[in-house]
Amino acid sequence: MAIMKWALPILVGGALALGSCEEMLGDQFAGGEGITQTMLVSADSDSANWMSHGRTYSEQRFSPLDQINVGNVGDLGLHWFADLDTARGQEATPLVMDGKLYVTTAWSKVKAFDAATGEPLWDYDPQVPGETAVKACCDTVNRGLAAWGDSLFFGTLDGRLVALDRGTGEVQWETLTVDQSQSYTVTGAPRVINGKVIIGNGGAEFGVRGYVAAYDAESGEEAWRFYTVPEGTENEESPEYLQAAAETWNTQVLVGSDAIGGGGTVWDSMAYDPELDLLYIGVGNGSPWNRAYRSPGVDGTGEGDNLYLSSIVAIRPDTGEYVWHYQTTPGETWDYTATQHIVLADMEIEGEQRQVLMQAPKNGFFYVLDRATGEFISGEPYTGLNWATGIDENGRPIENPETRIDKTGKPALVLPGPLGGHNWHPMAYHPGENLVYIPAFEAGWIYSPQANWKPDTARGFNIGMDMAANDLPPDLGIRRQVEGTIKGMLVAWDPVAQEARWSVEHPGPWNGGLLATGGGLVFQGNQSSTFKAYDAASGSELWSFAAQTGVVAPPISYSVNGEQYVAVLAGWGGAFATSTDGGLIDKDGAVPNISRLLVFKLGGEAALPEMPELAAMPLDPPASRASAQTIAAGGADYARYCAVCHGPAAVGASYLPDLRRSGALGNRATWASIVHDGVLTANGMASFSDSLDKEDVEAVRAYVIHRANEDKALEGAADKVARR
Ligand SMILES: O=C(O)c1cc(C(=O)O)c2c(n1)C(=O)C(=O)c1cc(C(=O)O)[nH]c1-2
Ligand SMILES: [Ca+2]
Repeated sequence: MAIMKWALPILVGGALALGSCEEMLGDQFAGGEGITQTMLVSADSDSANWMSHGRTYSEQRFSPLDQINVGNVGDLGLHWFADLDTARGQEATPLVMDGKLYVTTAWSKVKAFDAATGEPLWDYDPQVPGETAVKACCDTVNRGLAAWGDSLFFGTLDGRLVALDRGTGEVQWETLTVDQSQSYTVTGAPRVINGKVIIGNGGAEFGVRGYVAAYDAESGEEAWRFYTVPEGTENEESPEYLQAAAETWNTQVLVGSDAIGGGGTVWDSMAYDPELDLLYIGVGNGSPWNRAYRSPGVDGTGEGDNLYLSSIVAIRPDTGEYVWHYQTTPGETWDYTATQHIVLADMEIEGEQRQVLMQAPKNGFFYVLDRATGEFISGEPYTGLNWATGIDENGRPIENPETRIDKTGKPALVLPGPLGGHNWHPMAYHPGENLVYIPAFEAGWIYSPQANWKPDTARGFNIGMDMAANDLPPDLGIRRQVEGTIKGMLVAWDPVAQEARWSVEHPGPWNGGLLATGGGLVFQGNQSSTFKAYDAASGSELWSFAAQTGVVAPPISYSVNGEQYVAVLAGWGGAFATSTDGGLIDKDGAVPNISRLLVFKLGGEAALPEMPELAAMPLDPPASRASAQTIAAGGADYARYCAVCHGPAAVGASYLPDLRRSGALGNRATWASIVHDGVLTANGMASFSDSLDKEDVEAVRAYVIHRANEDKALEGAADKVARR
């Protein structure tokens, strides 16, 4: 096993290391006016700036800038960089306006820089309580900001929507968008349409009921709220779309004391068509995943499509009124969200000019829909999958019955797994090539229905699956075999032909979001700690930069005083990093997190500091003395309550504590003070006393000691294999 623990310097207080400095360059916006609806609608013609999450309302992530191009990208160099004061997943898209760059980081912090020189202007920390981390399925990430007038808006992990003065970083208003007694989190970027700030939330792994809401940009007052799943108490006075949804569920499960919220969280994607005046939202998975528990039929197995899970829904941004929906995965039971990036474009299909909406959701199919009506145009697999054999002419998947675990009650190895064939990492669309670039991957999972499952809304995942089913045995041969089935791809997808024009393979699955440019380039960072440029037409690699850290965030491009820049947040994290067996991540060498903002230009001459020394700590656990029964009980609780952050089978990932090496492992009282009493709450390790008593907590310790001893026996051999 490749068991390395990284000792990285974590900078506090916004400490910055800067590359070169240049003189402050002038304003791009005449008169310094604020962001208006006209500016956002015509954002495509304003190539200097990047004013909203996907650059334009169509979310194409295409920059028309061409100063950096196929011919000269070899001269691209680092111009400035800024070290960040957090070392968790960095997923945000920066915004650029007025020669200034604004970005969010892990823990929902915001920073402003001079976009040309890197001079820090202000920063803002919303002081998210550390224990909020226990409500986040997939790391303490934040994906970005929205701009309107002189304000910037962003969501905090603990569910607040904050308006800041763009010039000073001062808070203008702050409003709570969720019920904090439940496991809601906000990780996605807001969007602004006509003075309304629209934001969703996450938490479907825990048991929440999903919705998206709009707030007045001036006052912060809530304008409307659109729930994506029924409450279970619908009657003829309820909104029609929710009455229709209730028909597709066993709504008894949604009400009562043991009820859980059904899921359908809108935790990432949105897009807007100003001509049709339609806001498109991507809706997430069911809660619990296992439909047999979420919506049982008379025979106790899963029943019903469960609208609007795994759907794209079109709504009116002014009122939140429902217009149409398309469900990608009816009766979802595999965490197949349709929250993945939505891209709008116009193109000719079978001789007809179509206004389309495109998405590569987790379920592995690339969808082209008519965005005016929601009509299904086409759908083909962009990655390996086995849960369906295709999509019929009505746009309904043709399922493989063996993978319908809520019907069979039996475990099945399903592809894609819960992280999907594509996750939140944004795609990019190149209008000249008519190609969509997809950061895709292949990683299957064993979905094993949990017998006698009961929800626990206090702590831990509520998915109705046995989370230990994917634990890898302490056998290097098997580990390497499983590793061999996991890979990443950058796929250049032709949405008309519905096939790949080219693709590039990556060793790891969890790679960066994308940017396409008018210079004929596609930029992407990756799990292997590099940031690269490819020829948009052919996929040839043209440039590569050693980033010293895994890169998952999407790059942007902008210009200041006529000079083009490319910027990207670097820093490893997100769902694969926290929830996946560290042994599998190690396939490509353990991935460090050195969180930084990197900015490049032609001839840039800044250099990163030396790569820090990464210290390996050998495993040194106490002897395992507990009974097999105690270890098994501890293992079951570990899988449900601990594994998503500390790694399946206690094999820690790269940056959250690897419990096999914990200093508390040898001491019963210290262990209980952390896991039961919550002494490390402020660091993000909340108390589990509502779910686990002291005896349970001690059994978890016995399990981790047992696992550490098993892996110690492998250690010598593992080092050689994993460092290859
Ligand atoms: O169901 C949800 O509410 C929810 C929320 C989030 C999130 O907010 O980050 C993710 C997911 N699900 C999810 O399924 C998933 O794969 C995922 C990956 C990530 C990430 O940031 O790496 N977040 C999320
Ligand atoms: Ca989810």
